[in-house]
Amino acid sequence: MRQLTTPEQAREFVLDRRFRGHTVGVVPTMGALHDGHLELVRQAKQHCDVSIATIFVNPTQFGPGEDLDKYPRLLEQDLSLLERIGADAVFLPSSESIYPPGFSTFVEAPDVGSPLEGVCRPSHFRGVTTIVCKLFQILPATHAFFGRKDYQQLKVIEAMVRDLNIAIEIVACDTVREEDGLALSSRNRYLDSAQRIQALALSRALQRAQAMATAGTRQTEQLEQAMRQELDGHADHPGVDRVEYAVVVDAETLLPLTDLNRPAVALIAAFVGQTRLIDNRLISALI
Ligand SMILES: Nc1ncnc2c1ncn2[C@@H]1O[C@H](COP(=O)(O)OP(=O)(O)OP(=O)(O)O)[C@@H](O)[C@H]1O
Ligand SMILES: CC(C)(CO)[C@@H](O)C(=O)[O-]
Ligand code: BAL
Repeated sequence: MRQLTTPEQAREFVLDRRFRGHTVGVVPTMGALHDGHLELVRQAKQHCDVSIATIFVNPTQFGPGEDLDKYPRLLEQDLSLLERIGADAVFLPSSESIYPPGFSTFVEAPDVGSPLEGVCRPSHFRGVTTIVCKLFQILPATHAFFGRKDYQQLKVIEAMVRDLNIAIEIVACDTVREEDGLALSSRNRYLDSAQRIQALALSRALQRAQAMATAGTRQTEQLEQAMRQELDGHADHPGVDRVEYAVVVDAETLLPLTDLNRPAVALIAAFVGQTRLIDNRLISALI
């Protein structure tokens, strides 16, 4: 596996493969890799001739007081996982090469980034669109792979690519979960064993919303109430410590929806202790 450290090296690696007519799939990550990330690499290998993962803990997407400093950094372990799975290359830029002195150009996030995460983490998506746009310039790949686990981020990136005519195909990959339903996330490492049990309230709440929709409930308010109950916990299942949002919204715009008369998605952000977790599920209604 090639280790690419400078933007120039990385660009040359991709352009060389593109000139030879190869398709190139890029998988942007912040490292601390788990099976969710590895599934994206597997998909990249399946769809494309060449696969490249990127590992960069992007400072511009963290707000003041967030976990930038304590975000897990596990480079040796990440490299051996990528090697084992057969990634062709990994891009490991330094912060200075991405944001050199004098850097001042940012990509504003599209409208779909305004609600939900946009309210809770006001500068987050501007940091994400900026780094992802830069990665797409540095690595002019044919395809890029993103997880539905970060559903709003996926919609933000799809809109950016559309709005800015970026010539790359975005491939969305399903959320990989533990057997008990917990969505894999690098931040799960922060949870102790009691918190790990509390964290199950998120996937339970999403399942309950889907079960109600399957049974015929169409009012999103009722689904949201049920998700809140599940997140608050009950006798046999502890809840989370604080809910930031638990909503059922339009699956494309992420704007409020009163009735399940359009494709919908249930999205949750909640704290377990100091750890902020997100999860979501597309909701299919009875026709
Ligand atoms: N469980 C998962 N299943 C599928 N894709 C995932 C999963 N978790 C993360 N991803 C995807 O991996 C890519 C990199 O995400 P990131 O490095 O932020 O991982 P993360 O586990 O979501 O970390 P965090 O704890 O910061 O949310 C994103 O496209 C994200 O959607
Ligand atoms: C897309 C991304 C790698 C940009 O830093 C990050 O937001 C993530 O890991 O989802
Ligand atoms: N998965 C999105 C990265 C972040 O929370 O900053």
